[in-house]
Amino acid sequence: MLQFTKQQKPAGASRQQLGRRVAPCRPVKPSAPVRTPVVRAEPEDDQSFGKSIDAKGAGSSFTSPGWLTQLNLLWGGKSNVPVANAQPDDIKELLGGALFKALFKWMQESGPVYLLPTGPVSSFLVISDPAAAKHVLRGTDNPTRNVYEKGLVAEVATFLFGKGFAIAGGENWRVRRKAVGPSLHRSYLEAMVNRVFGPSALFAADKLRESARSGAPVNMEAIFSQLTLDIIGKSVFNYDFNSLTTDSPLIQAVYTALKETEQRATDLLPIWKYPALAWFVPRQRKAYEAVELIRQTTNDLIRKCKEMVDEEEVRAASAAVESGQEYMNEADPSILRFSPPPCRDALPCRNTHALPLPPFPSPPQEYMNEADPSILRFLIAAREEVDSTQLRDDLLSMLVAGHETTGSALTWTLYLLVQNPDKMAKAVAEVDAVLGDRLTPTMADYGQLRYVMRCVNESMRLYPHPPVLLRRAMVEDELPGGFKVGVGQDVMISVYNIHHSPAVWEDAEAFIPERFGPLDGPVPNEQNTDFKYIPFSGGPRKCVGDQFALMEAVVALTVLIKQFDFELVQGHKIGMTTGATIHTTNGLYMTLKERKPAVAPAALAAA
Ligand code: HEM
Repeated sequence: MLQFTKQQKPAGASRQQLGRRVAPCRPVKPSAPVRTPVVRAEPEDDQSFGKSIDAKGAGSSFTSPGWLTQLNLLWGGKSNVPVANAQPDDIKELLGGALFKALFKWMQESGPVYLLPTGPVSSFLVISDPAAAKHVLRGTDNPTRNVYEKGLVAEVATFLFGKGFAIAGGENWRVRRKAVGPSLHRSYLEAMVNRVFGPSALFAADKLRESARSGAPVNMEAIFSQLTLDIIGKSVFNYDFNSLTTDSPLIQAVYTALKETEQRATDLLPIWKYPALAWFVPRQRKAYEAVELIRQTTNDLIRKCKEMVDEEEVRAASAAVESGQEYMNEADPSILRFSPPPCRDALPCRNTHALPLPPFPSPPQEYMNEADPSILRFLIAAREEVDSTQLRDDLLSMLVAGHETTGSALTWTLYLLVQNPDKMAKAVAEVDAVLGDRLTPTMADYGQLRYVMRCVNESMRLYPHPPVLLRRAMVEDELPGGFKVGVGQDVMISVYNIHHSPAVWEDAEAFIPERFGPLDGPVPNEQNTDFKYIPFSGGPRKCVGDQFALMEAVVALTVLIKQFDFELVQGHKIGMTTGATIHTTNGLYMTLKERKPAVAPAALAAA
């Protein structure tokens, strides 16, 4: 049986209520500012988006400021940054719903850089401008200009990430990022495409076939969340959550911990800051227990993997020493040149080394194990000087950072494609042309699936995950445009605003995969768009798994649209809410039909 989340089942209403059709494609002219947003591909209408940016810009709409704004204005009189006109209703929206919608409204009223009051003397500096975003992102953990740190995001996520490099800063982050980054090398990604992304997506398709045949609606958001959990589990730990077919306390623990991280970011009463008190709050206790279970499981996986690597190395070293072959050099087979391997703790050393050993020489691929290409196996084989807690927290960082993000990217890409049948038809035509009667792409096919890639790129423009990036100023700074930033100032880069700003993108609200230029051109990123497109952030703290995520999303989408036609359930209101990613509020319910003629029976049987 497929797993459904406890979200609301679709209700009966007309198809039109689900979302409006988008405007036809037009080539992008990023330099030409367009003041008024055009038709949006939104799951629900929202009147607040209809406003155009106030021509007078910052500070012109203070006719009835809320009390927080009043106090901030008094206190912040010396700041040259405009203060957003935050009304109590807006704050309610911030806490309960889609934070980025309110941030967009204030951008329209106050301009691309404004202060959002969060308390009598506290505020977020909200940035919706590519140049200012570039300045801040490049000024984080940059050895030559180190101005910003992760701030609030590190505070709310420490209970889960611990010392993990996703939230660490300074030297700790630098050392661990350098150690973990190489694990995502090209051979690893290729192994993932063939062994994990493709087969896992095929498995999901197999499950979906039951629903396609019965005609039962499927919550595709839940399916994508389960699929991406299974994929990241195998890729990071070689651990099969099997969440597409089973439910387990561990899977529940992962979801509980993620939810808690999201809730902490918007808690009015941050009881979690006081662990002694937090223990008496059921939600907090549940979260701690969940984290405990995740950590125990990860520790067990690390221990087992270490034992296996040690055993293999001992076996390999003994065999090599016995044969004497391994260390002979082809060009110079002399005894002088004969170079035994370095002694390491795990190896029973039968050689006496009079000379200092050469540095550990291998390029990253060398640590990849054919049988277990996971990141865990790679890091253990690389024998980095790292304690088990650090290794555990780094791996959990990868698991958490790589799960919901990719699941949400897939959810909204499918939603947008179904809303835009002409784009879906183009994507399906490409998939059929590239795959023929095969059901899953190879690495070579991946390079050919350029329109599918553009659909994923464009979906991540309209629905970036996370929609905001948080930073805190460690020293005084000045943004491009002359805005002053005080020490300790919390900064929120609204990726959503930059991606939706009519001053940055033409037809900003429309889903136009073609906007990024010719299909044989480069995949858009922060560099080639000058920080107008930053779904993976930018600067030193840019996502380490961007290539992994794009491959995973393209492969999964390809496998699914090769086999099924999707249709939104009539009248089902999807809704949007903010967490670490943009979620639906009610699930993405769709009905599926098998695309039988396009799939050769032999290929199906082989799969
Ligand atoms: C569509 C999928 C993904 C999106 C949209 C995404 C987005 C991001 C963003 C925006 C950041 C930077 C946050 C900041 O600047 O504060 C980030 C960091 C990170 N991501 Fe991803 N990510 C995705 C998938 C993945 C995957 C699959 C992995 C692991 C395999 C991963 C691992 C990480 C890690 C470890 C960091 C922290 C890097 C550091 O601080 O040095 N992400 N991600």
